[in-house]
Amino acid sequence: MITLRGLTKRYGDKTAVHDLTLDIAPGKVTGFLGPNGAGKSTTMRMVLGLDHPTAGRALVGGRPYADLRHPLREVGALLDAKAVHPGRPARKHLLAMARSNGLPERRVEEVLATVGLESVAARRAGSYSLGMGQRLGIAGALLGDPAVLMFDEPVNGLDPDGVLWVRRLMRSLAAEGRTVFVSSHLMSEMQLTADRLVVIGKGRLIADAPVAEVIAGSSRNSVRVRSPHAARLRTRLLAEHAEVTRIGEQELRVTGTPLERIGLISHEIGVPLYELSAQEASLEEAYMELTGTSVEYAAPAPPEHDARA
Ligand SMILES: Nc1ncnc2c1ncn2[C@@H]1O[C@H](COP(=O)(O)OP(=O)(O)OP(=O)(O)O)[C@@H](O)[C@H]1O
Repeated sequence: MITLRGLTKRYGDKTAVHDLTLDIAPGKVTGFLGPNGAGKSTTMRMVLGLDHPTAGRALVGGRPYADLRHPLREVGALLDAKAVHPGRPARKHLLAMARSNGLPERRVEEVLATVGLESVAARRAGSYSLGMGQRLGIAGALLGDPAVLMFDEPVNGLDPDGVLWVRRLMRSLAAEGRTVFVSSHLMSEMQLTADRLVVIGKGRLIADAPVAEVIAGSSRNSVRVRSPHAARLRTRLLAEHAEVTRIGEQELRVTGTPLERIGLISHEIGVPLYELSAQEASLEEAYMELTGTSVEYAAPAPPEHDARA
């Protein structure tokens, strides 16, 4: 369990994290989302005792990081995969970590096997590809077999195989009852990996809910209706205060009225249906709506025309 209570971090007059209060529960993958500069890394750094809160507390298993007797056995983290000495072989890097934290050396071989780096463990970390570096960082996080794991952008730069591997690993760590807290900008990936989402913007909490609830809250959820008498149905739905967009001769997109109600109405007025289907918003759409006003570094919209045309 990670517990944040009134967690606040200010740098001069810049508030990076503002009054965050939430629990990140065990047995789940909790996705941590927010635009660039929202305060995700700062929050994770405070949980790990790398930054001191200006106010409030961040606790791991009920205690501040500084009070943990064997920190690596309680919380493992991948914050920056490049934070490994490039001249040092991966196995030696992990052995040094194990020794300095009083962990048995056999753990090194175990985590190398978990992340699939056994055959290249004698190579210098500096010769590793981006994906191998991420795997090494994850191995370090797993070394102490901790109940709490935090990963900052673990799939950054990974190929599809690597992304799938990270997804499966996160899911299995949560299934073992661990707390898995993971930040990412890849919404489609978070939709597949996370059970719950914490969304922040400009340091403030925007949402803390199950993934399905975040998506259900999107105004982009709609119903697609196809009918040979779409115009008649549209008139009736408008009278019911539904929002109706005509997509084509026979197709409507309806928001604000449940699918079941649309089915009953079309039955009442004798309009046959070819299709009546719920169109669920993607997490990306729900996220864009949630964070629309919290984007700190917004670029102007690109021109409509394709410059290559
Ligand atoms: N050491 C620091 N000194 C001053 N400002 C800082 C420092 N660290 C972070 N900030 C500021 O705090 C804010 C939050 O930064 P943070 O890196 O936590 O955001 P983030 O959500 O992790 O962003 P990204 O998605 O780009 O990694 C940013 O505006 C950043 O410029």
